[in-house]
Amino acid sequence: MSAVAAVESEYYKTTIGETLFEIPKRYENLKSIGSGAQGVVVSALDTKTGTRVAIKKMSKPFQNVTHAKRAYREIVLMKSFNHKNIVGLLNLFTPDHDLSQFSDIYIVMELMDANLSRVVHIDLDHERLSFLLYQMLCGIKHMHAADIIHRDLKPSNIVVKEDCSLKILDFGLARAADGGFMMTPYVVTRYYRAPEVILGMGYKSNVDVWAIGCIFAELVRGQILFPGSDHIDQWTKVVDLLGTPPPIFMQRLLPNVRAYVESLPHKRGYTFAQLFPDDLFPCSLPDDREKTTNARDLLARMLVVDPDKRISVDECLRHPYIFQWYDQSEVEAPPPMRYDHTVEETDHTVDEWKALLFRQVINYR
Ligand SMILES: CCNC(=O)N1CCC(Nc2ncc(I)c(-c3c[nH]c4ccccc34)n2)CC1
Repeated sequence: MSAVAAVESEYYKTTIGETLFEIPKRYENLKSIGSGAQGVVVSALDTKTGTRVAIKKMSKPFQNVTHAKRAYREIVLMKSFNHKNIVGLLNLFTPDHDLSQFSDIYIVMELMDANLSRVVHIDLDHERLSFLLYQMLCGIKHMHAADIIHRDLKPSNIVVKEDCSLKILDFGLARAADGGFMMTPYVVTRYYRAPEVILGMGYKSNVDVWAIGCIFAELVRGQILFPGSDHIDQWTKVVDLLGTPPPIFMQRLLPNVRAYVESLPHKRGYTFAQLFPDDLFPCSLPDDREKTTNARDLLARMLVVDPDKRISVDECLRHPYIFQWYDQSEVEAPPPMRYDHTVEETDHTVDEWKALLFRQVINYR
């Protein structure tokens, strides 16, 4: 039997909900933990390590170009990254014997306890709050070091454990992300998208600082800061709270976007003391007052509409509210190979994507 083919005896079939899983026997006791835009996810006991893992089944990821591009990008990036704040790839396999029969991909990853969207309703002390933010910043900085700018960070693609450790689940939007129409029933969450993304301006790495700022605000307030129903409403909510941006920002907008933005009623916005009053923060420990002042200061530097005026990831990591956690080995972890964007930016047919994905799976290990 060639090395390419999946060894028959090794695999077994089991159905979780309505999804058939065909996986190696080493993985037992499957339990559903949810489904994402790309497939169904279960937890399982890996009898080889004695630990439970997460297994995501991607069904026919090459069914259309959008799915294929996202699956290919996720697999290539997961293979290349190795950072404690980016979810790690433990195994990658297909039960299918060859390219002609190739249909499903299974990705095995580290299992975490919960989604960050579950945590936003919990009152966090400053220690946990600043530690979660520090880990998001470390993970994002590591991606930036490999030329990956996420642009779509949100609580639903961040997972945490009881011990407050945190991992980012995905790698965001492809650079050439065709905002392509997708038939999936999944709604796109735009609440955390930066102004430069909403208004179609250029972007740089601190586009991800905006999203982390929105998540920070939500962890403090217990509710979404800018819950826009669409792009227009998203921008309206940003202006309502932060005020109309200055002319220097308007000048950098595309003509038609600028005309629209300048046509809106002028808003003064609120101060950060008004947006984030003391009673939203912890106040039981002696140095909580100073930490609250630092937390509000950092929020005010992250939630700046003009990216040229907004704080950078590196400056966030050195901010008094975060610096206490600074560990050179976590912040400066050597980046993986710089990601080659050309593959995802090349238009391939479904069959070509199928072959590219099959090769990624077969070449694993
Ligand atoms: C306490 C309620 N449980 C909860 O919020 N959960 C989501 C995270 C889940 N843990 C995990 N750990 C690793 C990965 I990778 C994934 C995961 C990736 N994509 C998903 C899509 C849906 C559900 C889970 C995932 N999920 C445990 C269950």
